[in-house]
Amino acid sequence: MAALLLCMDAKSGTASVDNAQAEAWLTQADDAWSNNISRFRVILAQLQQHEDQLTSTQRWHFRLLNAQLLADKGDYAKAEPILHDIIDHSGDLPLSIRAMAALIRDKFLNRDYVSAYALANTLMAELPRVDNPQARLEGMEEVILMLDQTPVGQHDLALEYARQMKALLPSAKGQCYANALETQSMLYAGNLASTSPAFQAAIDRCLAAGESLQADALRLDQAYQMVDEGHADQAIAFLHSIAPEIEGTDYTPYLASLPVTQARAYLRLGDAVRARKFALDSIAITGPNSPLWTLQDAYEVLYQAEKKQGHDAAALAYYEKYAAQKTAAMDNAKAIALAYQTVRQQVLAAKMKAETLGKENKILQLSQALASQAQKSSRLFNALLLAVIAFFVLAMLWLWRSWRRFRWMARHDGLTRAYNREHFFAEARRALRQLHKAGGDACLIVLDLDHFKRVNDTHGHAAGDQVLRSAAMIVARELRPTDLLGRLGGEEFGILISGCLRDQGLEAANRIRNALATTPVMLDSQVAVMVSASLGMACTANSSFTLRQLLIDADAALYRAKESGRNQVSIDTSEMKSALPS
Ligand SMILES: Nc1nc2c(ncn2[C@@H]2O[C@H](COP(=O)(O)OP(=O)(O)OP(=O)(O)O)[C@@H](O)[C@H]2O)c(=O)[nH]1
Repeated sequence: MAALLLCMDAKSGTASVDNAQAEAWLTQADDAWSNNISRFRVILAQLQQHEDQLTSTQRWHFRLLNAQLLADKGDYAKAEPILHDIIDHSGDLPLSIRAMAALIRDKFLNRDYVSAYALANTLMAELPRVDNPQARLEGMEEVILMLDQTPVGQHDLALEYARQMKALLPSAKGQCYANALETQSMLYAGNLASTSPAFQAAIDRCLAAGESLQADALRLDQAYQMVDEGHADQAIAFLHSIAPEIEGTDYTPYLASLPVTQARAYLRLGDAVRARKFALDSIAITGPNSPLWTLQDAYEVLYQAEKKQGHDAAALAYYEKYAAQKTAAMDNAKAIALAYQTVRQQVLAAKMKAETLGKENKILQLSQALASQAQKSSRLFNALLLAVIAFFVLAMLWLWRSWRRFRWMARHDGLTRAYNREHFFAEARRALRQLHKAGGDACLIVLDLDHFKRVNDTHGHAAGDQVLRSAAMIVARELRPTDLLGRLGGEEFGILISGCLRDQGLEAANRIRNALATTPVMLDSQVAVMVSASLGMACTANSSFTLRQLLIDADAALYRAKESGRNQVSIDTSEMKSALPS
């Protein structure tokens, strides 16, 4: 099928590859990487030939597979920069997650545990955003494996993640990995017997999914557990049956695990010779300085076997190697625990900082809201205060103006706007008192319109009112500001001319009379009415400063003016009276 999709490039003579084929190769490589490393290498070589025809994303994917291969071969120096480049620049989240998983594995194997845990933390934060099953699988697998190796009781968390993985990855491969990790987490937590059906179920799932490497890992774990449980002969038979399969994997950790587990089983059975042989086989596979746990087990078996055979010197030599491995393993465990706690503290500190910042931000927002509320309240209060002040000012103004209007109304005659009788008398009395004190003089005139009844009768009462108003205005025009004018009643007015003797008073009275007699009053009906008035005058020089006396004398003079034919001024001629002002 693949061959059908290939066609020859006319220029270069190499086969060209279409997009779908490249994608298919990349997917096949992803599958082969976990269970068929030689096939993985073949696919990678094919992709290498057509690298220039890959899309940008496919090229990043291809680079990831190359980095995984390099790391698998132990060439971390070349693998890590590629993985960092993918995380920083690919812009593809699933590929970044897979690169992170590969980096975690590398960092852990190279004992850079702090970086491994820090990366795992980032990966777990990003993982919920990823749907890609391969990225989920590789990401979760690394995190779970790491938690299982964390010597501070993280097996429960690993188990929880493995169970989440089962729900998230329904594919056969996903189920194989999730069940394998679940089984291993239970085993490392000490909660799984070698005879548990879960073991066999997990192995069967991986075999069905074609994931033989995972199945082999589970089988080796199962055999190791059998030995621990005291079923050494059973373990030997089981390991014997799976040996060809394990040896076919060409995978060092498994190749070393098989003989060391056999060695432990034979030692249990008391067969020191076979135990020694298998232990040495395991060391030969890994080399004497391997970081694998198998080395510690192998030296322990050798020490026990030599001791059993009475080879004390050899036993001591192996014991020293075993002790060195054990110390290294313990140091390693301590380093892992320390790294785990360090990253945990860093994560907690970052979280607390974020929370503190969040709280500070909230407090700031609250205080800002409070300040703006206070500002609003203060603005509202000020506006309210201003409104209250404005209301009071307007109310005071209105009251003052009302008071002034009422006062004016109380003192004036509404028709003629001259003083009313009471106020005229009060003002006249006050003026007379002052003049008397100051040694001044005054004349009081009583003015009465002539035949006013006729005006009313001829032109109507309203016209009479109009004539009254006009007459008052004509009189007022002839007076000084210090003089007083009041309506005494009907068509009769009182006038007090201050600071004058009889002659000046007479002059003023005649001027008034003349003005009235010569000024026509225009009615609304456009009819001009001529009115005249008779004036009686009395002065302080003769009548004293007593208002009552002045009024009597002026009235008497008025009477005479009327009697003498009206439209004239009559003056009081009586003898000087000596009464005080009242
Ligand atoms: N239109 C009007 N008429 C008024 C008012 N007060 C008094 N009168 C009238 O003024 C007239 C006064 O008439 P009289 O007392 O007989 O005096 P007279 O007609 O002026 O005649 P002599 O004073 O003798 O010249 C009456 O008809 C009153 O009704 C007023 O406020 N308006």
